[in-house]
Amino acid sequence: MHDKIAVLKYFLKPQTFDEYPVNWKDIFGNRKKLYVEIGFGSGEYMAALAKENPDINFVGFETSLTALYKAQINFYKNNIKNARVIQGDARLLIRELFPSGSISKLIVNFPCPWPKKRHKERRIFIESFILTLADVLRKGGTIELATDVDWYAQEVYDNFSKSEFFEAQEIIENFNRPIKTKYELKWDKEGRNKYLFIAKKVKDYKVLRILEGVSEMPHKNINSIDIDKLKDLKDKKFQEGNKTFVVNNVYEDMINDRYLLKVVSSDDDFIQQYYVAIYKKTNSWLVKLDSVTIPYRTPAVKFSVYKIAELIEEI
Ligand SMILES: C[S@@+](CC[C@H](N)C(=O)[O-])C[C@H]1O[C@@H](n2cnc3c(N)ncnc32)[C@H](O)[C@@H]1O
Repeated sequence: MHDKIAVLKYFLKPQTFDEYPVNWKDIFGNRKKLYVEIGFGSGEYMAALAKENPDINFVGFETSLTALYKAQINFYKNNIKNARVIQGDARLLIRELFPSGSISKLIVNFPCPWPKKRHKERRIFIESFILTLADVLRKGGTIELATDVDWYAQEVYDNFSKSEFFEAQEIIENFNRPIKTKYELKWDKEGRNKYLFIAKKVKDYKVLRILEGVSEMPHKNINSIDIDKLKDLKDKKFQEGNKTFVVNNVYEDMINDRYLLKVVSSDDDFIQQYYVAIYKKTNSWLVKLDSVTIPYRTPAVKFSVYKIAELIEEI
């Protein structure tokens, strides 16, 4: 039931460029078109493009914090105002943070191809992400992949060719773009082959998103807690539909009269790690998300807070 309510709430929310899930107009201060880069590394490609194209806004995704740091220094030094960076797995965040039809171009330069079969799911252009792109790209919008790995270019070409939502263009070998990335310069020096693949979105698709915007922090007041039940939560796993969470550890903070639970939750493939705090109040206990960690308040995160409160309450 909870699941259905969450999903319904999402669909009832207005989904225009200005509103849910992220107000890009307010972030950039204008409504210019959006280009997104995944895995920008040091950010020199995005910085050069952003500088050359002041009429376009750029959003870059990286898993590496160092990469974010370097890119932001680059933007600052070059007075670049039309680029922003976000840390995290782009495949999930792009689905959650962009409304339908809001991205004009997606750029991926020299991603790791994850050659081992057991790492296949780490590749960028997996089936679920191609469906996300069929939602978030505007019709006529493009994806652009540059790679030095021939079989990977072919695999991505095949994946997009199979999709009814995209028109795949022939792979261009040893392309020459005016701006080169750090990896590209390295591979050029070594004389490696390079491949450029472009696909155009031709048909809309609607993916299911799991975030619900900036909703209230989940919390619950309970009269008293059972310490044994609380300590017993360590290493326990809970599941309800596609929401799962595990309590990795239970810490006692005697100075602040509270307990902290380290939790890992997942909504399908969206995994987050955070703390749930249990505070002693004058006549009760408060179970809430700890403010040091700020997970997206997904159904699984809410489920973890309410379930923990239910399980530790002394009856
Ligand atoms: C091989 S480097 C290429 C860097 C840069 N594009 C270049 O051409 O010089 C790939 C980058 O992608 C980032 N990356 C890999 N998977 C990612 C994902 N799912 N979301 C965001 N960034 C990712 C890595 O952290 C790494 O910095």
